Formats: sequence, structure tokens, C-alpha cells
Amino acid sequence: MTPILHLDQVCFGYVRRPVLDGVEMQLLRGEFVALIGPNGAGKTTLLQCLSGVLAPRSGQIRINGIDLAADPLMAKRQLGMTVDPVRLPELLTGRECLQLFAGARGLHGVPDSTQVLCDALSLTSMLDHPVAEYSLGMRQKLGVALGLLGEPALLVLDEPLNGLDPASAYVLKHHLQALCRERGTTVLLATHSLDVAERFIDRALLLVEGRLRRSWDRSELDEIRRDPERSLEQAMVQALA
Ligand SMILES: Nc1ncnc2c1ncn2[C@@H]1O[C@H](COP(=O)(O)OP(=O)(O)OP(=O)(O)O)[C@@H](O)[C@H]1O
Repeated sequence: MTPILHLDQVCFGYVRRPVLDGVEMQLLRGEFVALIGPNGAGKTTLLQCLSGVLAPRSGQIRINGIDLAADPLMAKRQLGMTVDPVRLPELLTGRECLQLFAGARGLHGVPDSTQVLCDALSLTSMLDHPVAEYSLGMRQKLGVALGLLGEPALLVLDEPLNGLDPASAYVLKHHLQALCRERGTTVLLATHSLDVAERFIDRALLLVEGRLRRSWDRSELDEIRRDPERSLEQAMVQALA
């Protein structure tokens, strides 16, 4: 089966600073994968490379078999990425943002699934207000709804639970899990919320100084979950030692 995401020796650096150093990764359909690692490890940079925001210095990224550098439009059609709350257009309403993104994705209007998600996240009552009036949590919810628009095959989420109240975080986690299980969506979630990750994911990947240092597959995570003395947080600290 073609992996939905394939990274082959991806390297990236800012002017004087190498950040990603030969990252190799394959994600399969329906997998819920957490990307974990210390501050500055390169998680956001990696997500920005695979969503086409940054261009790697070398290496190849294929989304559903399509080379991102060779055919970016086609490759990015398979991918949805949450919008950073600080990058949302302040003067537009939430609904206008959704309509704009729906148009950019080639959809005829905002799909019902997005409206259902906005209802579940208690965002609907704010959709006709300008983004400038949104709290951090409301912005985060809108950024998530924009990323999930049209239910693309690959979802890339950078700390989507930041600022969400417990009820909304619960809704979002279960929504993502249902997408993976019922629709075969693949989710790559960069997060520091290891307790959350541990309960929901199929696999964890540890990025350290721009390299994938360790991964935990489903059976290893099941073992951690079964043992009250163990946690993914503890396993990560040991892997960093
Ligand atoms: N625009 C930039 N210019 C120069 N260096 C940058 C820039 N953005 C990020 N970096 C550097 O790239 C490295 C990786 O940053 P990145 O944001 O990808 O890490 P991260 O793993 O997402 O961290 P965190 O967990 O703190 O969010 C860091 O050393 C950071 O200082």
C-alpha cells in the first residue's frame, strides 16, 4: 500500500542554523501518529515542510505518492493543516474564513461536516463575528475547523489542543480518532500533551535536534498503557537521557 505520507532524507535549515537533518517517515492510511520532542526540536518546521509552507534544502516529500516539490497543488489537495491562531485574518468573520478556505479547496460552500464540528466545538455562535473578537481558544477552534475542511486524507495538526477548554478538547480528540477509524484519515499531531497522546494514538515519533530518535508502535504503547507505573512521558524522558 502506498503510504499517505513519505519523507525521504528531508533536510531543512534557516540561514545559519540546520534544523531538520535527514528525516525519514512513512505514515499509513488510518494511522493516528503523535510527533513529540523537546522545544526547538523542529516539529513545527517539519510540519511546515510537509505542508509546503517551507521548502526543504534536500530530500523528498511524497503525499499519497505525489512529489510535493514536483506537483505541489495536487499533493496539497490531499492534506489539511490547522491554521496558526495568530495567522487568521482579523477582519474577516469566522464564516468568511471558512467560505474562503472552502473555495480554495475547490468545495462548493462550507460542508455540513464543518458545521457539525463547529457546533460540537461550541463555535457556531461566534461564526458571524470578526476573528478580532475571538479569544485564543476560539481562534484555535477556527484554525482546526479550517484545517479539517473537506476531510482531506492527511491531517497535520500543530498543538491543536492549546487553549481549548476540556469539553472542546474532548470533542476534538474523539473527532480525530473517529476520522482515523471510520474514514481512514491519517492524523499527524505535534504535541507536548503526552498524556493525551498516549491514550489516543497508534504511534509516537520522537524528534530530537532535527532527527527522529525513537518511535513507539501500537504494541509498545499498549504495554505502557497497561502498566500504571509507566507513561509515554517517562519513556520520552528516558529516550532523551
Ligand atoms: N524563522 C526562523 N528563523 C530562524 N530560526 C528559526 C525560525 N523558526 C524556527 N527557528 C529555529 O528552528 C528550530 C526548530 O524550531 P521549531 O519551531 O520547528 O521547533 P519545535 O519542535 O516546534 O519547538 P516547540 O516545541 O518549542 O514548539 C529552533 O531552533 C528555532 O529557534
